[in-house]
Amino acid sequence: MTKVIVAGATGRMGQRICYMVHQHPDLTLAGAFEQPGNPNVGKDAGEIAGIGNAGVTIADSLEAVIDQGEVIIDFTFHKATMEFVKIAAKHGRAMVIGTTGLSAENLTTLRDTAAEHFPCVQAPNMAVGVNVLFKLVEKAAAVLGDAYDVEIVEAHHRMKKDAPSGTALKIGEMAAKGLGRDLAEVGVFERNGIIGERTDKEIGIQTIRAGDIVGEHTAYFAGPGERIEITHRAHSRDNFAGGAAKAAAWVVSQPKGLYTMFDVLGLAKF
Ligand SMILES: NC(=O)c1ccc[n+]([C@@H]2O[C@H](COP(=O)([O-])OP(=O)(O)OC[C@H]3O[C@@H](n4cnc5c(N)ncnc54)[C@H](O)[C@@H]3O)[C@@H](O)[C@H]2O)c1
Ligand SMILES: O=C(O)C1=N[C@H](C(=O)O)CCC1
Repeated sequence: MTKVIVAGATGRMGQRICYMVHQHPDLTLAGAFEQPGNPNVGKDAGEIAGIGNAGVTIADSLEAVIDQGEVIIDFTFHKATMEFVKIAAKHGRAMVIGTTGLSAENLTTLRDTAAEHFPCVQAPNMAVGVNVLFKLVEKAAAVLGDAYDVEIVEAHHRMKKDAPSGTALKIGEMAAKGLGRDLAEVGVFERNGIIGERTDKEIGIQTIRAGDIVGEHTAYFAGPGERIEITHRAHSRDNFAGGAAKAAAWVVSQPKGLYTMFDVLGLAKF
């Protein structure tokens, strides 16, 4: 059994991850922590996640539980994540990182640190369906080419802190890859006022924040007289959490380095 430590164990994702780790035949929930001051510190992680007493007390730091597990699953906040990366490197622990909002600089640091110290799966979305959508978008963009405008719309709950979603950015990157463009050059993230006609090469990414929407993404390919829409809708957080558990079971036996869900799910070849 692989021993798992869950970061941010009482968050929206943290609770479902505790549940999915508990359900997984090859994983055991061995440690859990929250940020200092969280009212659930000192309580049992299983009780908070609704799976009954797991015998895992929620600590107030990663250092307090690092010796209890082999892999850390992190769905917290980008600044915290980069601190956990340093601690995981020091102790040689594997990581699964689902936290979004990591900057390009953060990702470079993560790649370099993982290459030297630990195996790590990092992905903005761990649902199987979304990772298939990434591949579909790349292929559709490559086949349709410049004649079809690419636009991406994402919708999430009102509590989400980062925008656009990490998933929408990745969809944009996959479309840009299929079209031989660079999202950093052609991404358009807001439109307001007299902005003039759309340019041929831009890729628009628009954000909706409302209510308790779990997560929806649509990639539009709009051409003359027709359009294709490729949509993913998450019905709950369990596909994300289940993907994270799958990644944790997979990553512990990998060589040091940075991996994605394409590696975990065997989608890299498609
Ligand atoms: N990759 C995916 O599949 C996927 C899916 C859903 C959400 N996410 C991402 O996961 C992250 C969390 O989302 P959420 O909806 O669960 O948020 P949330 O706010 O409900 O949960 C985050 C938890 O992390 C805790 N936390 C913050 N800083 C901490 C620290 N220093 N130490 C310990 N715990 C700390 C918070 O107290 C909170 O409980 C976001 O970045 C979100 O975009 C990714
Ligand atoms: O609820 C969130 O927050 C989500 N974040 C991820 C993102 O930013 O892409 C994945 C979907 C849910």
